[in-house]
Amino acid sequence: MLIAMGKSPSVKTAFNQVEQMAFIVFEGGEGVGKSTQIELLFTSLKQQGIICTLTREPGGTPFAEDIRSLFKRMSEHGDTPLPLTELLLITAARTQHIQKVIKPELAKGHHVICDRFLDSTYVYQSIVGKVNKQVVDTISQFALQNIIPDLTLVFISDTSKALARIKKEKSRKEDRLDSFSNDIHAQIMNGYREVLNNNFTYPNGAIPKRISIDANASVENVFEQVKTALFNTLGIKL
Ligand SMILES: Nc1ncnc2c1ncn2[C@@H]1O[C@H](COP(=O)(O)OP(=O)(O)OP(=O)(O)O)[C@@H](O)[C@H]1O
Ligand SMILES: Cc1cn([C@H]2C[C@H](O)[C@@H](COP(=O)(O)O)O2)c(=O)[nH]c1=O
Repeated sequence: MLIAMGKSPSVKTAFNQVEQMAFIVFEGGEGVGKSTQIELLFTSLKQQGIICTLTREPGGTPFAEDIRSLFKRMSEHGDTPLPLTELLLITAARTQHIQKVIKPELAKGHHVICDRFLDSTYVYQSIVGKVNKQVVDTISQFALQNIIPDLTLVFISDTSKALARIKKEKSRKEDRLDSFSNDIHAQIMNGYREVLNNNFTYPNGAIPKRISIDANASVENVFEQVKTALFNTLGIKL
């Protein structure tokens, strides 16, 4: 993670190991298992005495969560947001989130684990929504202020498997994005493959460290992959 021109802060854990603070992002389409793995990771880090902050996009602050509700709400008037409108809403929420949560939490010496970040914008608004990547980058650079995740875990699974999982969730209330056609969900999954395979750059030209996770596997197997990625990339042993 790069905050402005500075280096990542470091801190001592409960076990007195000096650690670099990490900004870890989970990415992937609907139902691939991001939230499930984030919970497992949070619990595991806590057991090791490692402090971390869980957050999500869009959202993460009360105001940004209001934007999230607006963003995800089913349209009652048929006036669904255009991809450029979505980009502007997401970027407004991200500005609030970075300034009020991500930067301050990292500065306090906490790891930050975020459910979705800029790669979602590349996939949903640029690849699927057809907003030019340069437009995404130009607008996003003001919100990002050079923040880059230290590790982005990109969950890839069969679209049919992921959609079957969310259909099984009794408590899930379908939102605007869940209700996309199967074809759009497949485009989203392929969008993540494209971001991974083509090493999409961030607005400042840097390529963030991305690792592909086979999300078709069992919860336990996926968690093993997550732990391996954390160890190999950040030296965090769980
Ligand atoms: N590896 C897995 N195998 C089978 N079921 C899983 C697996 N991981 C998660 N699930 C189940 O799939 C459903 C979706 O998982 P989860 O909410 O973690 O996905 P998500 O990627 O966060 O979805 P969204 O982005 O739509 O919120 C849940 O019911 C969860 O219990
Ligand atoms: C960050 C971000 C998100 N989205 C979309 C992707 C999802 O459909 C929703 C978030 O819902 P979830 O239950 O938290 O997965 O928002 C987007 O279109 N663009 C973005 O940049």
